[in-house]
Amino acid sequence: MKILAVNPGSTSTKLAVYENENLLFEKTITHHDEEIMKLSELEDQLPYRLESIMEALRDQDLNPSGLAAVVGRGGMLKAMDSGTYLVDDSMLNDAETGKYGNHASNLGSMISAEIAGSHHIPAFIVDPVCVDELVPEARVSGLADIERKSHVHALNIKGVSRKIAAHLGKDLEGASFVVAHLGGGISVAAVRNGQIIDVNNAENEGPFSPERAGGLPAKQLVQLCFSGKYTEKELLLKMTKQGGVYSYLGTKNLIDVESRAAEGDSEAGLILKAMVHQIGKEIGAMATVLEGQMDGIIITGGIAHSDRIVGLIKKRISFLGKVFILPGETEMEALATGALRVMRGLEDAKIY
Ligand SMILES: Nc1ncnc2c1ncn2[C@@H]1O[C@H](COP(=O)(O)OP(=O)(O)O)[C@@H](O)[C@H]1O
Ligand SMILES: CCCC(=O)OP(=O)(O)O
Repeated sequence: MKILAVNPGSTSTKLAVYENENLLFEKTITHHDEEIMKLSELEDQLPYRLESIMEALRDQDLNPSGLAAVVGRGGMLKAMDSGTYLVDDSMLNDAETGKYGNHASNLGSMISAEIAGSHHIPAFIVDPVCVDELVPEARVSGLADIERKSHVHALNIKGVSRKIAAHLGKDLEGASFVVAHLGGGISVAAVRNGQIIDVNNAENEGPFSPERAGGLPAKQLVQLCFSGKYTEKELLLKMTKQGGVYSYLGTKNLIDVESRAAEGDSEAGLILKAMVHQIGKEIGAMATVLEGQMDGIIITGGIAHSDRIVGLIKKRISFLGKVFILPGETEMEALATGALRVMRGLEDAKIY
């Protein structure tokens, strides 16, 4: 059974074709800033990204008519349980209109539906960024007007948790971890018996990341909002796409930042140290959410490729338990296996 997995990110579209669990072909299509910036609305990006995918399939002589299903990374939709969901009109409507937020992964359902629709096969999403398994006490922000929301790298966090649980001879449902996904955005999650019971909202809480500001001092943020310096849209963009490491050093590339620090750039050294400091604090916080009852700490995402950064984080957190390092992400595999579980009848597809 052939499955096409599609993972649209802010600057790339990843695609992979699996024959059952076996990867046949994988490609990352990088979209240059100028191309994507011209198409600021997700809806406008759809034909462009779709054509890039079809071209990549043609280059490999992979005919979509041989596919059994298409599966995409799910986006900002209503808060939902973890699992594999059938893409339907109501989901597509929410993804297209950005009713619950605009994120590149909204395109996952839209692209999957387009390809699947023309070949009369099902389209799915798996563990979208709006998976919400927070315990009630984690929803309370401290101000009655504001409820905390779960916006999280759920697909990779579930994927790596499942992997390490299997390595320990356990099911996901019987394993607990603190998982730190360290990518362009950062999620540090408390996973109890397979459920993400608390997490910093990866858009606007917790550690700063290569492109996001993370949690900011609230009073100064309010003052900045009313300073007249930025419109609401500008400030939100600044916090989520031009914040964090980028706002201090003008780059989101941590390989470059590490080189700069190694060459004696003290500002680069300080920002790296500060990011590690904040990540360590968040891991400690999530360990307390689990009351220390966990099988270990998993560090994953692109930044986990850096031995130096991982070493600095480990120095701060190793006293909490065993640390597992899984650099990169398992998202394409997690998408394909999520669709396969449903196609094989091992799980029912959830309805949005
Ligand atoms: N070997 C490496 N050393 C340090 N940082 C790295 C390395 N490889 C990737 N990164 C950093 O990881 C981040 C991207 O992580 P990734 O998980 O691919 O993010 P996303 O999927 O959110 O775009 C970037 O800041 C990139 O510079
Ligand atoms: C919105 C939560 C998930 C997330 O931040 O994903 P990206 O890092 O891919 O933008």
